[in-house]
Amino acid sequence: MAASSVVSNGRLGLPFATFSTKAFLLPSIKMTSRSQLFGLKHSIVTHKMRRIVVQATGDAVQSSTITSQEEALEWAKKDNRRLLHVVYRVGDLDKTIRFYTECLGMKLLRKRDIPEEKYTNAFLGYGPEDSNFVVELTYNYGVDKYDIGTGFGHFGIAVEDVAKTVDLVRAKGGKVTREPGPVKGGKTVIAFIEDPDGYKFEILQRDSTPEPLCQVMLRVGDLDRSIEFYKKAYGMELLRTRDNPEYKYTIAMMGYGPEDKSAVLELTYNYGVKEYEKGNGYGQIAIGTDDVYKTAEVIKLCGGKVTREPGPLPGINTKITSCLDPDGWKSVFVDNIDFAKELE
Ligand SMILES: C[C@@H](O)C(=O)SC[C@H](NC(=O)CC[C@H](N)C(=O)O)C(=O)NCC(=O)O
Repeated sequence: MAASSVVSNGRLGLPFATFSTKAFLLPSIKMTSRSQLFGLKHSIVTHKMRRIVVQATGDAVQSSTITSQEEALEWAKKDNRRLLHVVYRVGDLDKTIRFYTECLGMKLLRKRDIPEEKYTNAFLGYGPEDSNFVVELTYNYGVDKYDIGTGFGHFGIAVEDVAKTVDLVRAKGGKVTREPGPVKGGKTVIAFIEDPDGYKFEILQRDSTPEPLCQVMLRVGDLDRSIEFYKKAYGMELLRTRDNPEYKYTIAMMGYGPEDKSAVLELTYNYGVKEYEKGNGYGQIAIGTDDVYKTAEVIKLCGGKVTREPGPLPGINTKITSCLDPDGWKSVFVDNIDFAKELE
């Protein structure tokens, strides 16, 4: 964590406190949930201690004041967060859609073409986007190949019968890179397959689950550092860790809910490996939040790098903020209400 940082009030663009990690001079946060305030036509300005931030979003108004790092971190934990989608680039959208629907049983949920920016998105998953984690494929006009790098691991798909899924993948001409069987050093039956661009999918045998698209595995160079970051900056829970000394790696499952009901981030540390190539295929995960401005403040407080200051996206007005984790993996936080409007 940086020895000192400037916390900005986001929208107003003014620094409101400079602090060191030991002594905080921040005013107290009074959070008023968006749902409580949604619909109000006037700004509510409640003078609380030294600082007030008013964030007006459409007809919603939010008032908050920050006092301490502890309170900011507490807020991140209480915020309404969920993994919304994972974004990556593919070279042939139709081919990938066919593969995911025919071999993996996903549904095509929606497609949007943005000709001005020369790309098309397709959203696929196992249930509606308002409640399920989904994939967002990006096809950039004319680009048919991407470098997947060495840092991206795989996406996890939970199925009741791994062998059956693998047979189907094979029958449809898909690539099976690891035959079904217990994971090395464990009991769970897994297999690995590759999609048309070479993105790996781990097929995991599990009982029926509401969230079959269940993991995004990324390799990291310092597991403790990543766990701290995802807990504090992103408000995730450390669900479990598993060390596998025989195969020289440790994994940490992190997320916003239990693994059998919600998608998680699987962080993998390979003993002694500090850095990986990121390539240009994998993009980011998107996480829902009730307040992108507050989210960006907390990330900065935790030493995270905000690469896009919070605010509405030109054209669609959805408020987002982007940031990088300590290994440089990108995430985008998306305003929950704006996201729901996008789906209407
Ligand atoms: C069930 C769940 O815990 C797993 O499937 S872990 C899968 C396992 N992961 C790794 O080996 C990670 C370290 C590896 N060096 C990497 O960077 O990917 C795995 O892939 N096992 C392979 C197998 O054949 O069992």
